[in-house]
Amino acid sequence: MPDILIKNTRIYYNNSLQPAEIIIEDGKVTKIGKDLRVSSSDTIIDAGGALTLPAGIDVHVHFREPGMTLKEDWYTGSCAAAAGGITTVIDQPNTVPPTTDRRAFEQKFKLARKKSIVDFGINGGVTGNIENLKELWKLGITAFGEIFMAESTGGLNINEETFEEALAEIKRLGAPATIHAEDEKMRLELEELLKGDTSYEYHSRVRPNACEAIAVQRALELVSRLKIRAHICHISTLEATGMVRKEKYLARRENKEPLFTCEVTPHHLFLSTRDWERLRSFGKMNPPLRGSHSIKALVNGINDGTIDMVASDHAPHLESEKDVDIKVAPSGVPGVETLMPLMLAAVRKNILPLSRMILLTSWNPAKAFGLDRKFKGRLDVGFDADLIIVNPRELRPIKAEFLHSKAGWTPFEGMEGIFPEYTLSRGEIIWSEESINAKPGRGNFLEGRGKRSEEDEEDLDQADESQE
Ligand SMILES: NC(=O)N[C@@H](CC(=O)O)C(=O)O
Ligand SMILES: [Zn+2]
Ligand SMILES: [Zn+2]
Repeated sequence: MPDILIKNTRIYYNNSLQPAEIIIEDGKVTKIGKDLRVSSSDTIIDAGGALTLPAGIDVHVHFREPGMTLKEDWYTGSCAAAAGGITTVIDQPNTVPPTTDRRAFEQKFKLARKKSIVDFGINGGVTGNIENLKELWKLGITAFGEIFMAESTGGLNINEETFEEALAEIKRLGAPATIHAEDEKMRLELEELLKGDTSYEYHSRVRPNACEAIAVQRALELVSRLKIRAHICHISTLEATGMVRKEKYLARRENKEPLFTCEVTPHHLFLSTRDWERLRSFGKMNPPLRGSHSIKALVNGINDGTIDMVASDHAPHLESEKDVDIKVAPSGVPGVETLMPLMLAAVRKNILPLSRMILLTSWNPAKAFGLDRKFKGRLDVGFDADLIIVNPRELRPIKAEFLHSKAGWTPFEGMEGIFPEYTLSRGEIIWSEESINAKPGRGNFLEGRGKRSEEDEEDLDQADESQE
């Protein structure tokens, strides 16, 4: 007996939108077809002609727990994800304590396991902790990073030497590295030069396009020299997009798959330096708001395959923390709940085709972080039924009062989004009729490729020994 039948829906399948019915059993999509015969089923969802799409995978969130639960915790963060159509998140390591050793990992893992309503991965932090990286990888972190090349929330930035050492160790482990690419030296020099600048735009000037470009170039050089799997977080400039495009093109010309991927955030796609006046210190994030040329380049980048995925960099801070002088305010904006709505609205406005939007928010992030092997990221038979049902005509203004993050505000206030009517995670309806319907702790941990059973472990140790 099927658990769920979704009928009267349209899906994007075999390169076109088509009417379909979907059967879900034991959390997986088991049939896609027309006029599927079911004798009985637990639940029938009549989508009323709305679209069923893969739910989003957000590979860059800061859920702030442990240590900063006034800003967010695993329950509120994951509810925000679910309500926004995201059923898998990867959490970043700049919590308190930072996720840089076994203890900190286990502490975060237990909290997430107990509270998250969506599936999750946990990234491992990279500071001076080179000796801990192997252990973190084996505990099942998804990737290393974001590795901070420059100062950002949490102060986990490392110098160039440590960065190289860390990448060398990550290469030995065969793990992916994710990189926050901004140049710390340039930032520090500009901070000194622009001391007298008290405007909000200061924050865009102290981390200009070149500040990102220098770091992205350096990271890409190291990645190609070391031949490691890498991912550049939140690229935001014309320059970085150009470099990524060039490197990927050159790799493909030699018939090689590029070794790296990159992401863009909705705030870099849909906000700009023109928003400083409206947002004031609420517009402060790293990398900062950019000008219109960069935004055009990013839009081209999501359309032509240069940019692999959209991730929110959900970085909640409280209104009281943000509503202060630009130099004092913490960097970061919430965004996990508005990612899918903004991208769906962008499709509606012909900024990108639906087919690209689906790749950018589900299949590409799944592939890049090995979640395809967990049957995530596609609406297809055999895959987890991580799905959203959306009515593409239902544009509505984004309002903080309806969002679930503890942040309590959004930089996208008043902008249009298309919100999901239903969110299903492994076949469970966790969001419908504007409300969350899921138990804390239902979210699964999606362990990374480094996690091994104890038996494998012994085999490996023996192999290590025989090599010595
Ligand atoms: N993006 C931000 O401005 N802040 C992030 C950290 C980060 O991604 O740099 C945060 O954790 O607050
Ligand atoms: Zn970052
Ligand atoms: Zn981040």
